[in-house]
Amino acid sequence: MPKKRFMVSGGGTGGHIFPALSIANELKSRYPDAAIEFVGAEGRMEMDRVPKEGYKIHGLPIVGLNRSSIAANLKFPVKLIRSVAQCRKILKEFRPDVVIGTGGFASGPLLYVAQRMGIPTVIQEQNSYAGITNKRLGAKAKAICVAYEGMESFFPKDSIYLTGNPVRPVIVDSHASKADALVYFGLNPEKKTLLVLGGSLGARRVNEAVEQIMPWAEKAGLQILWQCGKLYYKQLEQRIGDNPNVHLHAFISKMEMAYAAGDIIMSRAGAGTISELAIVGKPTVLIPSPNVAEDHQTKNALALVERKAALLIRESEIDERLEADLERLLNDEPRRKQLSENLKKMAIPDATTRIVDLIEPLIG
Ligand SMILES: CC(=O)N[C@H]1[C@@H](OP(=O)(O)OP(=O)(O)OC[C@H]2O[C@@H](n3ccc(=O)[nH]c3=O)[C@H](O)[C@@H]2O)O[C@H](CO)[C@@H](O)[C@@H]1O
Repeated sequence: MPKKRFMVSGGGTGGHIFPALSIANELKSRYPDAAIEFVGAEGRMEMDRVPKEGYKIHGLPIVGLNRSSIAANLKFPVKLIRSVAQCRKILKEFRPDVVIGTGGFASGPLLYVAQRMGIPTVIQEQNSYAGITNKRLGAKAKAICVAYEGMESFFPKDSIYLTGNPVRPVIVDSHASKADALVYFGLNPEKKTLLVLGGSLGARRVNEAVEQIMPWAEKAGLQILWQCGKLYYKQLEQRIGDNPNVHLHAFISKMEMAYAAGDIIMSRAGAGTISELAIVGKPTVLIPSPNVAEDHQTKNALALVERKAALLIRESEIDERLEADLERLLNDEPRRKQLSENLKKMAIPDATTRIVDLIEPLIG
């Protein structure tokens, strides 16, 4: 039998890279001799993360459109044309059976060219609101794997499959105990832990909010395990100094440990993080980023709030509400329990399997 060949593209941020890697790993476990290659955007996170997982990645010169500066977009058409030409060459040489896109700059040109060459494509849309690129590509995709209901407004109804977002097996099958996790991060077992997640790149406004509530947290007996993002780490480390109540990290590699350590979680509302939070099922306060396309993080968060599965604080409400809401949650065990139970009901632990089940019939 000829070797199966898959091309995967997803990048820019962890939210697109981790699902792409989960799908690739599941394909690899079903077809151990399959050839799997990635396509990413030069200079972005995937160019580093994907080879670390053992996969070859091709880098395209593609960039995102800059929403705030028209001048910054002058080179965009040239980069797009060059990326499209490069994709044509890569696809002709690699001849994949299926091309899978999980979003990010590079997956647009790759899936566009694949569709024009008649190669079956599969889209995995993580968010409850689809971006413009996926919407366009959706018309010709063989399957669109989504994590939220009501996606018919973006994609042809017959191609949509509710699969959930892939979550890494280390998180789905985590056996990390709280005691081990506290030791791992050097946390105090006498205190409760507030886990702060700023998304794969960190979030400035969330970091400012944490600085604001630090004195309150200490008084309330709450220590802070804080993932602040690579960009903000150095500055925050200097400002915070030696504070035993605060444990600052640029990026946490062992997220299963972080989830096991937290009693309450305060987080951005990226779709991948939300899918993981549902599996973990801890009381959560979401602070969505208002700076993402079509405000999709707020929409992701609202899907949880409607099911009483998480609390939502908008950035504009941080000053007036954050401390009070956390205090109330900390002192209200039944509420924490109710949030956890409702959140767990939203978990889809076998999302990756469901997605690869849809890819299989398209091979060959
Ligand atoms: C600013 C931005 O554009 N955010 C988008 C990005 O979010 P972002 O890249 O933050 O992605 P998600 O929240 O979806 O997922 C983050 C992933 O990174 C992992 N992680 C995070 C921090 C860390 O220290 N260690 C770690 O491993 C998490 O476990 C998770 O698997 O993609 C998401 C999925 O399309 C979107 O919903 C977000 O709106």
